[in-house]
Amino acid sequence: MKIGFIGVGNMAKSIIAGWLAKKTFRPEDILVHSAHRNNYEKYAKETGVTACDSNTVLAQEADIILLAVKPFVLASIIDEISDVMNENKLIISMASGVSLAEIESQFKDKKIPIIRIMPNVNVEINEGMTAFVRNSSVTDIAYEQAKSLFDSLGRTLEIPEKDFSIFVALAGSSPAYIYYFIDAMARSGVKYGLTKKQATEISAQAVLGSAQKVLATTKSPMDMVDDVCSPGGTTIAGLLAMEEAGFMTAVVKGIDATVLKDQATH
Ligand SMILES: NC(=O)C1=CN([C@@H]2O[C@H](COP(=O)(O)OP(=O)(O)OC[C@H]3O[C@@H](n4cnc5c(N)ncnc54)[C@H](O)[C@@H]3O)[C@@H](O)[C@H]2O)C=CC1
Ligand SMILES: O=C(O)[C@@H]1CCC=N1
Repeated sequence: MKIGFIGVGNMAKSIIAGWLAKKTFRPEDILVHSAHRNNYEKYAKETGVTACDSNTVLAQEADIILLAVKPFVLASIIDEISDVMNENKLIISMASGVSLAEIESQFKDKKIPIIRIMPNVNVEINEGMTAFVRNSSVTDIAYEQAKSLFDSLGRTLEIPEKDFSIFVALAGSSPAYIYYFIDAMARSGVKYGLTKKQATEISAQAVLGSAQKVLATTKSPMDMVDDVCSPGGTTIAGLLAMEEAGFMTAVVKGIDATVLKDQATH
């Protein structure tokens, strides 16, 4: 089976790295094409994946075509590849805010199997979180096969399409927010004399361990907060100061803005 990426930016490279690490595909069975020949040809040489001369050639040769371009170029790409598409090929779109119905309508009368996903960059280290939804032309077999490809990249979840905007906020975009939190912690460490490297390692390991503990327990995160806050201790002092600065409100406002932006793409 050959899988082709139209667009070889941050997200495509993260997915490809995850699959190459897990040997899900042989490098030569991964096809790539993007707007910048120098970039994708160099990338193909470095990784062993196959560079295609055009989006159309890629769509002709691949069984699964992953659309890994920014949402605003999706329509022109579908226009380009539509003639070589048929019901035996599968489209997977990761464009935020672009619905299955919008993609279907761009293929006009053709009944193309389409899966919409929302991955995150952590697929690169096989710790991703990817949402799935499909149109009615995708068979159960094709769907399970596509899902299993992403199972090798971390966790997957089938959700109704209406929930994609909140999923973007909580998983697609949130790595940026969590990196930002880690950086803020690390800067505080630097303020108190640690090197940035030390402080970043300490902060990132604290986030990693905390996330693993949340996933491993049935306790609510808030109960876990209480477990760390000793009466009259350091943690409650820090937590209350963070709340005074609007920690919870800042996070919720950030998620609201992400959801609104995703919805505005429709
Ligand atoms: N970056 C992220 O963390 C995530 C991104 N996404 C989605 O993935 C998609 C790609 O995002 P990024 O990889 O971050 O973007 P990017 O800007 O890093 O990459 C976009 C790629 O599209 C290529 N491209 C542009 N016009 C083209 C054309 N006409 N034909 C072929 N290739 C073309 C560019 O050359 C580039 O390789 C977006 O729709 C985004 O919403 C989804 C989840 C997470
Ligand atoms: O910022 C964006 O629009 C994309 C979608 C999710 C992560 N990056």
